[in-house]
Amino acid sequence: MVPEKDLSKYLVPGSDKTYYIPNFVSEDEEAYLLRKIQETPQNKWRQLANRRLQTWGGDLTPKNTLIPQSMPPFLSSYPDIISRIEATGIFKDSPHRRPNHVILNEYLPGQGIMPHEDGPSYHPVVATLSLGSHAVFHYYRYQSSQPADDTSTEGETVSTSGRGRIIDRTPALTILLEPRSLVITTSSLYTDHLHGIDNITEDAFAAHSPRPYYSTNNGDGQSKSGSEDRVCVANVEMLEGEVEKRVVREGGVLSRGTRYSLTCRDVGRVASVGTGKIFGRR
Ligand SMILES: O=C(O)CCC(=O)C(=O)O
Ligand SMILES: [Fe+2]
Repeated sequence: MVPEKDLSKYLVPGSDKTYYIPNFVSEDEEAYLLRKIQETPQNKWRQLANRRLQTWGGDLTPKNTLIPQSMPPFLSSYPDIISRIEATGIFKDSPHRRPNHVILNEYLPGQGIMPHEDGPSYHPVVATLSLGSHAVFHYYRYQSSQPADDTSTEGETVSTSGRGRIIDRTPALTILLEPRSLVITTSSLYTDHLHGIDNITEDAFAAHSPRPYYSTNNGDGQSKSGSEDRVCVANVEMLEGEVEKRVVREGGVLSRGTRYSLTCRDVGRVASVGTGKIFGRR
C-alpha cells in the first residue's frame, strides 16, 4: 500500500504531478495477473491495427457514459489493484474516488501506441500498471495552439482529439516504465499533452550525461538513432530493476517482450443499469 501522504516521494522530476511507483505489485502478483489475463476468453479481446485490448468495468457510450459491469476478481479481490490505487489518494477528488474503468492493452515487441490524449470521458487522472515488459513512455506537447493549416510540416497532426493540431516531435518528458510499476498521470500532462509509445522492438540508451534515450529501430530494422532523437529519462533515479537501472545509466539496450498495461480511470457519468437512468455518480 502507498499511503497518500507518501505520494510526493514518487513525483517524477521535471513533471507536472506525474508519479512513478516502482514495484507497485510483487513478482508473484505479476505472474498471477499475467496468468489471469491469458485465461480471459478470446472474444474479450478487441483487435486494433497495432495492438489488442480489453475493457473492464463496462463499455462507454458515444456520449461518454459508462454502462457498468463488475470488475474481474483479479482486479478487485486479489490482488486488489483498484483499492491499492485508491489508497494512494490520487483519485480522492474524482467522482467515485476510485477507478471504475480499466483498459488492458497488449503490446507485442514492435507494437506501440501513437501519441494521443485520453479525452473527456474520464476524470483527468490515469493510473497505469505495467506487466511483463518495460516501455519507454513519451509525453508530447502541441507545437502551437493554432489549428494546423499545413500538414506537410515536420510535425504530425492529430485528427480527432487534437483537432488537427501539430505535435512537437521532441518529447516534453520521457519515462521508463518498468514491469510491475505504476505511473500516475495528472494535471497538465493529462490535460494539455499527448502520450505515446514508439512501435519499435528495442530501446537503446546512450551512456552520456544527462543519460539520453534514443530509439534504435522502428520495427522495420531501420535505424533512426542520432543525437536529434535523444531525450532524457526523467525517472532514471527512481528505477529499481538492476538491469534497467544499469542500462539507462551506463548505456545499452533493453529488448522488448510482450507488455500488458492496465490503464485505470474514473468515468464520471455512469448509467444506472435496470432503470435506464443516467447518473453523474454511483
Ligand atoms: O500502455 C500504456 O502504457 C498506455 C496506454 C494508453 O495510453 C491508453 O490506453 O490510453
Ligand atoms: Fe492513453
